Amino acid sequence: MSSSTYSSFKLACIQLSVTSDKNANLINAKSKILEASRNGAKVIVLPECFNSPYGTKYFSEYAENIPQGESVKTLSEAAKEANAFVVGGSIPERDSSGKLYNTCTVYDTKGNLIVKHRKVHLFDIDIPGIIKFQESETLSPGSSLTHFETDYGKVGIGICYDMRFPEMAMIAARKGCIAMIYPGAFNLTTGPLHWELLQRARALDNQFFVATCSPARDMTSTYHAWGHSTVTDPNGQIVATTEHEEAIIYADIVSSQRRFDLYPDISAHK
Ligand SMILES: NC(=O)CCC(=O)C(=O)O
Repeated sequence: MSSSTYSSFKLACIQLSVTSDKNANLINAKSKILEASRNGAKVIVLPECFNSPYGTKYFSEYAENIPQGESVKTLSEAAKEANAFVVGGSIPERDSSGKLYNTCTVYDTKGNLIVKHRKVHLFDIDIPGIIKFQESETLSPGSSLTHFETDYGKVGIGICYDMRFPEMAMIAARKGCIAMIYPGAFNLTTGPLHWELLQRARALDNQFFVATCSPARDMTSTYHAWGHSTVTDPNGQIVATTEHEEAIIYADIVSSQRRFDLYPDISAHK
């Protein structure tokens, strides 16, 4: 098989109900991963902040060391049992110096943690009287871009607000990624405005698939997630989506025919 001809596979995005009970979130995440796998999914995605409510006051309490924490243990077991790649949404991570990050961990089909992505662009918004949220109050930004190999092709990772910055997706495409996956939690203000538009733009710009995976909406929590987890194809068309309740969406991902092995640096050509 050449590096440009990957087979197709089924991707699942789990729009998980996230509660303030971390253990319950982990049990629910594992059970939904196994359900998605029984339905044929080979790459399974969880939402941003799947083990904790999304809010700056929660990050420190729910934060874990990676790879020692219980969330990594659960996701590793789930990936192995499901025999699927798992893109573990994100969790609050605490590093050895005490800094906090919003971090996505990714597992192969044997349950090995193969890569982690720390959210690069922190979400700070202040629309007086409507929404104020400052990730940078408690989190530090990541400083690298993340891509990982699957049996079906290379995939890029960003987290939520990262989707607003087209360079990340463009670099992933130039590196030969067949898809960009964004665990994310937009809200009731920016969700209707930009959630779908951004992912369709990233997909169309780069002629690859884009998948977004949100937590389900909980109107009793302090942050109201938009939901609408979605998969968009390289033509910018939505191939799977949902409303805001807990759900699993599925899409068949087919690799593009572009030959990045033959034109690695187009800008160098006169
Ligand atoms: N969790 C996030 O990064 C939210 C980003 C968001 O809502 C936006 O409008 O951007």
